[in-house]
Amino acid sequence: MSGRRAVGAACAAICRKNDPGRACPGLSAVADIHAPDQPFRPAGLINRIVASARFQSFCARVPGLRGIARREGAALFDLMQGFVQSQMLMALVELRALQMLADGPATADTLATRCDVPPERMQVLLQAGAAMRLLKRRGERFALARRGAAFLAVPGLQDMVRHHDVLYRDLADPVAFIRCETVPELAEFWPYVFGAKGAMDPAQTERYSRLMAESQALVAQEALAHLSLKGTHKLMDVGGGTGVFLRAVRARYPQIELVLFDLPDVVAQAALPADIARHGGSFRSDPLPQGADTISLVRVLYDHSDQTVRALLAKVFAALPPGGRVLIIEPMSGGLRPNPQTDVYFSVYTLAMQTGQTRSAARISALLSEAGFEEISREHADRPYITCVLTASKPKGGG
Ligand SMILES: C[S@@+](CC[C@H](N)C(=O)[O-])C[C@H]1O[C@@H](n2cnc3c(N)ncnc32)[C@H](O)[C@@H]1O
Repeated sequence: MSGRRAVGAACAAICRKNDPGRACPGLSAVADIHAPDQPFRPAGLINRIVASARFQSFCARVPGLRGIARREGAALFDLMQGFVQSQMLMALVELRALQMLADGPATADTLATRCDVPPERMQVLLQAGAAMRLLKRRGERFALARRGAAFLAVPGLQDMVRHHDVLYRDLADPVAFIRCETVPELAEFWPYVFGAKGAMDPAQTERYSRLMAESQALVAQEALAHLSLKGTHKLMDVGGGTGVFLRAVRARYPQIELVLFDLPDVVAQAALPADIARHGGSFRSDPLPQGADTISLVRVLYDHSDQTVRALLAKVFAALPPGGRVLIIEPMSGGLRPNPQTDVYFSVYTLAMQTGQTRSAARISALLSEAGFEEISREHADRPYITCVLTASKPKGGG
């Protein structure tokens, strides 16, 4: 078996393990993507007009159209250069150049010495940072710009950028990746997703819990801004990590009784007030504790296959009393209206994890309905790349 075939076979095995119902396209995809050159004539009248050289030169001459053409051109260029921007952002983060400039403006020479980078290369990096508006130039000196200050202030964002080295390697051959001919490293980064059957490495558990906890504060803030928990008496957060969401709920609704449910190794790391109950267990193999009238799943479903999600939602349904509520809080695909962030970043990320997928609100609603939930409602979300919110209820007559 050739190396490529062997990798494809390994990938197919992982796909089968995680979602037996889904075929792995890795082995069957053999067609060459490079068709012989032909005159470019896309389908659809508008696309044919836009692609024609005559129309493009006409746009370049007409004032109103010239602006549109320029913006479209710049947007296309940004699509092409996105990976370079990400890598220069990574370099700024790894070198701590943004933090250094947070103390005050400096020249490229000064930062070059502090970061152990040749001065002419530091100049290129800082100039790129200024072009991305993270920095601004003041003559020969560079200063932190508003966007850079906001970047440093967002909890967890620097750690997110740092851990992207894994995803970046996974996407190095995007065609092989999308054909399922690679075995991505990202799944190894999030070992719990596979069920954490054995004891997990405490350092690894600590690493992913920290990354999750830092970003969860923002998710909780966004979700609770659009969600009312009035009427809730007892809330259980399933897959709640180290309890950041529960702490945010406590701050807004001090009267609600709270319960954290997660894998035992994760729950052990949760530093929570004594009156917040903790249950260590697996929602794959253990029943969920009863008694909560509301159960939240924050960034849990998108880690898992439909099969696991169906089983989990059935357990949530069984654990709730009639009239109880489930809250699904996670970034969602735009579905029929593709979203520029969730349908690129999160969809590809979950694909690399091999186990889950970024589902649309419509898809999650269908799974909720299949589990028996009703009154499924989507809450307004200002920043879907941080999170979206769906709520649903167990029928009052259902037990
Ligand atoms: C993506 S993290 C989300 C954590 C937290 N809700 C947040 O938004 O930061 C997924 C969580 O699900 C938990 N989890 C995964 N598999 C689990 C299982 N079988 N039983 C219980 N919890 C599980 C993980 O330990 C992790 O804390």
